[in-house]
Amino acid sequence: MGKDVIIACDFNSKAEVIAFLEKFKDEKPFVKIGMELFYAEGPDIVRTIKGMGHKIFLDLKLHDIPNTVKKAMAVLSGLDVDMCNVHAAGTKGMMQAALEGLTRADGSRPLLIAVTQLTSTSEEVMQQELWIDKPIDETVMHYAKNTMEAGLDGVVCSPLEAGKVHAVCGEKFLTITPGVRFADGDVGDQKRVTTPAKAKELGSDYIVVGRPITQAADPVAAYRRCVEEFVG
Ligand SMILES: O=C(O)c1cc(=O)[nH]c(=O)n1[C@@H]1O[C@H](COP(=O)(O)O)[C@@H](O)[C@H]1O
Repeated sequence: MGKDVIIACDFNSKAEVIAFLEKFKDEKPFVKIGMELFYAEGPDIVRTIKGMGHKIFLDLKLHDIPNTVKKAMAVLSGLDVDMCNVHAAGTKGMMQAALEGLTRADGSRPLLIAVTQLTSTSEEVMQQELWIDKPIDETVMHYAKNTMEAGLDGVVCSPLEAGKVHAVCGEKFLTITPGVRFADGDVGDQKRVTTPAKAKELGSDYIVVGRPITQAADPVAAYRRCVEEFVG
């Protein structure tokens, strides 16, 4: 898979997400299904969107004891998604268990990535509230190294950290980066943000973009603007 824009389809019903995706006549965007849509509609929504020809990042951010995560991943491995994720804070043991659970009998599996520090978390909150007494960049790099050592394919981080993650973990280690806004757009609850063009410059492999596309007056035009800036 090459550089791509993943649309975070944070809707709470099948009707809404299908109506949204049907606006795209000339392209088949890579779709992220997150907790809101999955909890509302269940696994069938994954099959439906896959059946429409979209690649799928199933973003359920698993974080639990290794055995529970392994068994949950074994269930998700039957869904034919392209990418799914866990929290790196669950430990290397949990990430390895996730990988084992996700790997099918024939050895195939979706890409598995780990969230480092959520892009909605500022360094100040991480240090003062979560009691992680380090600079946020160092924390993200440390979690990325743990993720690589556990054998996963990459991390979710801010585009601002993508270049450093590649420097530490290598160019092939994937950086999937939410926290993307147009230069003239609202930041909302995100804290560690940048533009699609800057994300490209910093070396992100995939940008994840939700509201700047889903809430745009013309979502297809907003998607194309992301692709133009990020993929070129
Ligand atoms: O794992 C994620 O996808 C994720 C990790 C993270 O650190 N930050 C983050 O925003 N996300 C997701 O990326 C999407 C960003 O959406 P917007 O802020 O609307 O562009 C949401 O669906 C989040 O759940």
